Amino acid sequence: MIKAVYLGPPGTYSHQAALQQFDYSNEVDYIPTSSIPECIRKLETDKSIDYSVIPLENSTNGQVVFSYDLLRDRMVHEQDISRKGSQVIPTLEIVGEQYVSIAHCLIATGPKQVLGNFSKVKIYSHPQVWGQVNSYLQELQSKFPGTTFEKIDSNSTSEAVRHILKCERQTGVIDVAIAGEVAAKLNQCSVIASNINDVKGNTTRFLILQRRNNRQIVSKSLNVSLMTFTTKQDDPGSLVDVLTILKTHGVNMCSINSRPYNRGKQKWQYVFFVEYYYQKEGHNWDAFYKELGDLCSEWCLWGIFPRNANYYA
Ligand SMILES: O=C(O)C(=O)C[C@]1(C(=O)O)C=C[C@@H](O)C=C1
Repeated sequence: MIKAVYLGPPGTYSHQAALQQFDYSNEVDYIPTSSIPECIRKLETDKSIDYSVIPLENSTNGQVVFSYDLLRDRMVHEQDISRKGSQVIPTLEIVGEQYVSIAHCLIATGPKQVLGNFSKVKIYSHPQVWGQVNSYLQELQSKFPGTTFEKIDSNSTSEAVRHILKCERQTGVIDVAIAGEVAAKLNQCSVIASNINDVKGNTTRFLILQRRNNRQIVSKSLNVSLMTFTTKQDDPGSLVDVLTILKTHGVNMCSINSRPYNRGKQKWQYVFFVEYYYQKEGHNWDAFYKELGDLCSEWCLWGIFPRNANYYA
């Protein structure tokens, strides 16, 4: 049976992404883990695991930095990793992407409550959620000025729901969670308000990883490739030079991000994350990678995977 790890417990958006990836198949063992780093660590160390599903970015509040930094760390901080010249060859590779609609709910344990009846509302959720419900939380505060609202981080949205079930009742205090409707239903909790995200159509993009097996099948349709690299920082125009290689080879970039890293004494160094469209035919990919490799201090190819049709939804 195929085994896929995701950020649990059941009912998270990551769970939904895993179900979508495998068409809700019963032939897949969906294994919850307690954190995003744990999703990667399990895939790296437990050979019985086939896939890992991690969130990468949200259409409202951008990068899921935990995930970006896990990829970054594997490129710049891993000692025991294969290398070919300036190319770092990671042990994992990306084989797919999924898009999940995010419709957050405010969830409580008992029957529906009026929050203004409490002096304190403790709200639990995954840290990525706060930036997606900012206006809603501000509205709550203006509606109930006598109530203090406290945001508390949980490992995941569904974990937040489980947590409020365990909280001891305190007079004047209510514990609530922000998560999807599925998490509320699975834990038999009540939904105080639904679809509370600031932007309707809020979507999170997930990546599917496996251990690198060098047997990747590249489909003839539109694929995406993710590359990470560091530039020779003291050379003016070094980033432009790398990006120019994409232009001269007619390769279309579809995203660019950066994350800071510190190695040795030098601060203010960055790893760049660039995604571009990859079509097998019509490009001299060997020349492309050679020219890139010559310009980067270090670079890393994370895989080539089919563009999911929901990207356009
Ligand atoms: O906590 C969850 O439900 C997750 O799957 C994690 C996660 C994230 O890290 O972005 C996924 C989607 C939402 O944007 C909020 C949280």
